[in-house]
Amino acid sequence: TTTLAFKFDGGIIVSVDSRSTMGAYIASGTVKKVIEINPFLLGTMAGGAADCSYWERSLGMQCRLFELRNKHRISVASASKLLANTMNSYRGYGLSMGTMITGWDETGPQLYYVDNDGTRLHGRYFSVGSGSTYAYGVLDTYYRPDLTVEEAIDLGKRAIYHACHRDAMSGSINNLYHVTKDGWVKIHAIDVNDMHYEFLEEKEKERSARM
Ligand SMILES: CC1=C(C(=O)N[C@H](C)C(=O)N[C@@H](Cc2c[nH]c3ccccc23)C(=O)N[C@@H](CC2CCCCC2)C(=O)[C@H](C)CO)Cc2ccccc21
Repeated sequence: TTTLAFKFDGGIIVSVDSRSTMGAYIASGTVKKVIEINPFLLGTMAGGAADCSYWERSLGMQCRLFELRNKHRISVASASKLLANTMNSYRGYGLSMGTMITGWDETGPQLYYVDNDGTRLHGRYFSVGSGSTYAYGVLDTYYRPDLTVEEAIDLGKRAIYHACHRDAMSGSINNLYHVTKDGWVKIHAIDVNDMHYEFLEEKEKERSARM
């Protein structure tokens, strides 16, 4: 799995792959690793498939109950704390979850990393999963807070492409979301193999332009 999310002046980009594995076997190429908790909150999933899908759905229920009891949407900080508390209460049970909780609340765009150790980090960008080292290579090189929306979408797309190209546990489709003050919008679902040929053509054109 390769998942990433980053804040920038135009909001937040969330970009993930869609492969599920069982050892060397590819269990699925069409899993959703982004859970739409509500129109302003997204969660990403890496690690145990059942653990992630169960506990992030549970988080969605807790967020809805918060809204009904308090008559306002839950903050990103609180939603991520609820998930971290769940993971802490199950410490030692063998949960395997590397997640990001991100969205737009009254304090603006927020992004948290939460994992089964109970680690909860607030930050500007993260990448989680077996392919995250490749994605960080791209993000650390090209991330800027002042990216335009078009550049940010392209960065989220390319970082997942390079991770899927090199990491056997990542692949298939890149799902990309853009979060603004009006909530999240799903931008695209692109097969990373199609991206391979698109980028190859782009390189050819650049090379022949230099000749
Ligand atoms: C797709 C699926 C399941 C599945 O694929 N299970 C396998 C065993 C699984 O969990 N695969 C993990 C990797 C893994 C296998 N055994 C483990 C034991 C501990 C921790 C991880 C694993 C996976 O694909 N993980 C993905 C993220 C998942 C994909 C499915 C959606 C939720 C996120 C990744 O992190 C990458 C592929 C790298 O592992 C189980 C399940 C229950 C209910 C509904 C759907 C599923």
